[in-house]
Amino acid sequence: MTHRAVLRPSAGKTPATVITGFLGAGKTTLIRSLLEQAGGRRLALIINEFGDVGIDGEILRACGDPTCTEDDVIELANGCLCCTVADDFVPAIEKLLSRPQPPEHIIIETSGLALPKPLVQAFHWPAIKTRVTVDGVVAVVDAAAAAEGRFAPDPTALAAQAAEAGQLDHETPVEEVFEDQLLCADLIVVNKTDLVDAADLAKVEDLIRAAMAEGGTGREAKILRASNGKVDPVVLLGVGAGAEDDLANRPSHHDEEEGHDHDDFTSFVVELGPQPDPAALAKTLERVAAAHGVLRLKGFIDVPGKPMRLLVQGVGTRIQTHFDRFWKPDEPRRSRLVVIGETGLDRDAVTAALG
Ligand SMILES: Nc1nc2c(ncn2[C@@H]2O[C@H](COP(=O)(O)OP(=O)(O)OP(=O)(O)O)[C@@H](O)[C@H]2O)c(=O)[nH]1
Repeated sequence: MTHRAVLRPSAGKTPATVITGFLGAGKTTLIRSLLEQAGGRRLALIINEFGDVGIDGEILRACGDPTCTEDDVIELANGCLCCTVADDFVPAIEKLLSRPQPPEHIIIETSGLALPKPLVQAFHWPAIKTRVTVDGVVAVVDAAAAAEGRFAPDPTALAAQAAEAGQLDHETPVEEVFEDQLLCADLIVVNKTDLVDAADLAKVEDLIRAAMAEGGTGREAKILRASNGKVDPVVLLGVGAGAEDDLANRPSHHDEEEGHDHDDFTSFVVELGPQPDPAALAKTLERVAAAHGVLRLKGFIDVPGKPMRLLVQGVGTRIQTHFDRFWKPDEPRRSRLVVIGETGLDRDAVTAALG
């Protein structure tokens, strides 16, 4: 008797995982943890950031992980992936696939402000359609920020309102992006569980389920909990969704618009000069972020007398700093921070307050 193998549509295709999640949720941290647990599997990364200076690629390269060489990280700086599909994204995928040792899995980190659905749609482009499949879309959620009501006015009220009315009045730009990312996801990683108690964690998971129900995905959210992005790579990279063929179940605000604009958010770079006192700098950043509603701050700082550069990470008003690697001999010791906020963020005032 002959046995004929049944080929699934995704058979033979390189799997890709799209990692989405709002600014500062922990996407880069999660990818770094994945790299540490890669176990020899060849992973390649495509990173897209909002803002002119790529920080995430720098952070990942600085991790010193042997599975993550310069060639394995492709940065598509500044811009909305879905608007630059032909020019940037598809060629980046083709370049990876044509390498002598092509990756076994491609991981794509979207910017924290990206709507992921148009990116998943891009996998229908003829040049890559037959060669790559979206194994899964993973949305990372900052549990602390969600519990504080940063993505919906009040999580409990939101859940009750959604259950009763099935509809909600919309919606700030931040809420819109957050919801879009959830609605496209196969897997939701509730990250930063170390920063919340059990009651807040339950509240956040209710909020996620309510947003999914209200958005009309018709799918159950698969929710995992994590701290510092630590998730079993087998689960994360083995979803098997073929998401590009399941777009109808992933409603998006992008569907409602003719194209979409990028006017809701803004970003700029502030040059600070050397900073002798990291603790004082962190206090200043916290104050400025609170006063001006800064959503995200990140960059590297020159601390005179220190051989290493200081990585600064701000998510809302939560500021973290640590020395991440030695300055290279030929590298200018600059202090630069990328600042991201909603449109209207007062660039001059923020620059003056930090400068
Ligand atoms: N306490 C705590 N901090 C975390 C956790 N995960 C990430 N962080 C911190 O949160 C900050 C942002 O993390 P990133 O991984 O850079 O977030 P991101 O989603 O890649 O950020 P963008 O690319 O700017 O949108 C960093 O300071 C991380 O160290 C966590 O589980 N717990």
